[in-house]
Amino acid sequence: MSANVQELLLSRIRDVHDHPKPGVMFKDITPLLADPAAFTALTDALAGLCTEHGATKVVGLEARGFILAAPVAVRAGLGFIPVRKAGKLPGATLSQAYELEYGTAEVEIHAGDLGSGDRIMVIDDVLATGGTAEASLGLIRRAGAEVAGVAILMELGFLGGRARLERALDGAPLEALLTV
Ligand SMILES: O=P(O)(O)OC[C@H]1O[C@H](OP(=O)(O)OP(=O)(O)O)[C@H](O)[C@@H]1O
Ligand SMILES: Nc1ncnc2[nH]cnc12
Repeated sequence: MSANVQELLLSRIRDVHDHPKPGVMFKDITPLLADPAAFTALTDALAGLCTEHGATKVVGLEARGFILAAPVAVRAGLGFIPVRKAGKLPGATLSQAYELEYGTAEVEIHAGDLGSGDRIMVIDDVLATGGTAEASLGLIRRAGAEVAGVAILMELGFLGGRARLERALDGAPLEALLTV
């Protein structure tokens, strides 16, 4: 991705202090989504990574990951699979609980959406502690599919998500378009 595109993307992410709680610097992607040139450039960059790493399907992580992953799947000519917060998917699911900074959360996938022979690219907006992505990789492997990689718009390097994901990635690439 060119430095110009990186600059464009960075310029459309807004820092919001103390959201959703004191001490957090929230990275707000809504200005980027509202700018068609930036949203298109982001979609093209993520779709290019899907092709480069031989993905056969795209997983998006609820909720902001859906907004990015759905157009990426269409652009790359691949199917889209949602990883949802627990209790939302109606079919037979696999579930994975995971640790957040404080407390626990749980995500689910429709077990029938993927399996052996699939290579999955996981797409999300922000990698923070890595807990959400790690749980998603667990779901994908338990479904019998391969992980093509994880592609993220912005990695918050100081939160150590990359190190946390190392084991779950098992050699698959973690691609971050921007790192702060
Ligand atoms: O690396 P982590 O520490 O797991 O954090 C990253 C996750 O947090 C945000 O989602 P959030 O759970 O806030 O949900 P949302 O997309 O519904 O806003 C973000 O979109 C990632 O999915
Ligand atoms: N600081 C942050 N900004 C946006 N999304 C996040 N998800 C987890 N931490 C975040």
